[in-house]
Amino acid sequence: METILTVNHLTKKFHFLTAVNDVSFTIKKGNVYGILGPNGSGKSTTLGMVLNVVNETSGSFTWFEGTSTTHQALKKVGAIIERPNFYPYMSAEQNLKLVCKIKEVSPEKIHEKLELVGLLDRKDSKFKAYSLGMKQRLAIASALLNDPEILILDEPTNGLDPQGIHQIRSIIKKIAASGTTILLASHLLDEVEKVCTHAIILRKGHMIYSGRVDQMTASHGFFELKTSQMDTLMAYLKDNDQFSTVKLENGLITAFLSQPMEPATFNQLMFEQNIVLSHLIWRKESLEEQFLSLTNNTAN
Ligand SMILES: Nc1ncnc2c1ncn2[C@@H]1O[C@H](COP(=O)(O)OP(=O)(O)OP(=O)(O)O)[C@@H](O)[C@H]1O
Repeated sequence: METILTVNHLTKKFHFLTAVNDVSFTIKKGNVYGILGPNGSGKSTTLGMVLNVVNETSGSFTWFEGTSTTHQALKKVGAIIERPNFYPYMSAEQNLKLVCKIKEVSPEKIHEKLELVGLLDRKDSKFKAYSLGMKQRLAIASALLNDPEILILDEPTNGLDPQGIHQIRSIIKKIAASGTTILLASHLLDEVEKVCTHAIILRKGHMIYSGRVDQMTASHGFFELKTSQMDTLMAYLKDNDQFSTVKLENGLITAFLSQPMEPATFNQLMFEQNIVLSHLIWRKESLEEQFLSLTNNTAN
C-alpha cells in the first residue's frame, strides 16, 4: 500500500513544555486516520508540523515517500486547521472561484465539490449567511478543489449541533469512499470510532496507541509494575517485543502486552532476570480505560 506520510520521532518543545514527544506513525493511502486525544495533548501541533506551519524541535517527516520537496508535496494536501474564513459578502461560489485563482486550479470542479458537501443549492448565498456547519462544509469543498491526495481536518465537528456533526461525518465518509486519504484530529473517541479506520492516540504529547480502530479494544491488557530497579525493568520491557508500549508515570510502570501473558509467567520471568517486583497488577480493557481517562481528562 502506498505511503502518503511517514512521521519519525517528531518532537516539539515550547520552552519547557514538550507538546509532542517522540511521535512516529505512517499514513497509508486510502485509510482514514484519527489523531485522538484530549485538549492540549498535541494534536494540532502534530498537524502543524507536518503542514510546515510549526517548526519541529527534533525528528522528521516525509511526504509521499520523499519523491518531492515538502513544498511540492503540500500542493497535494488539502488542509483545514483553522476556523473557516471566507469573504463574508461574497457568495459561496464566488469565494471558491477566488480560491481557485489563488491555488491556480481550474474552477471547473466548484459545482462538483459544492454538490459533494451538500451546498450546491446554496451556492449563491453569501458566506455571512451560512451556519457554522455550512461554513465548515464550504471549507471542505474548498480544500478539495484540487483533488488532493489527502485531506487533513482539525476537530472538524467542533462547535456544531448534532445535525451538523452528522452531516460532516457523512461527508468525510463519502470523501474517504472515493479513495481520498483522510487525517483528522479529534478529542472525541466516538468520532474516531465512527469515522476512522486507524487511530493515533496522544496523551500529554506521547503516543499511547497507533493502529487499527477495530483492534483498539482487542487489547491483551497491561501490567502495572513497581520495583526498586525501575531503570533495569524499563530497559528490559522496552527491549521485549511481548510489550507494545511501556511508560513510566508517577513512579509506576505501565507495560501494555502485545500478546497474552499470565501474571505468574511474567513474575517468573522477572525472577529469572533478578528483578524483584514490589507491585504487579494485570488489568484488562486497558484501552477503554485509557479512552475514558483520555476523553474525560480535561485538566490535561
Ligand atoms: N505556540 C505555542 N506556544 C506555547 N505553547 C503552545 C503553543 N501551541 C501549543 N502549545 C501548547 O502545546 C500543548 C499542545 O497543544 P495542541 O494545540 O497541539 O493540543 P491539541 O491536542 O490540539 O489540543 P486542542 O484541541 O486544545 O487544540 C498545549 O499544552 C498547548 O498549550
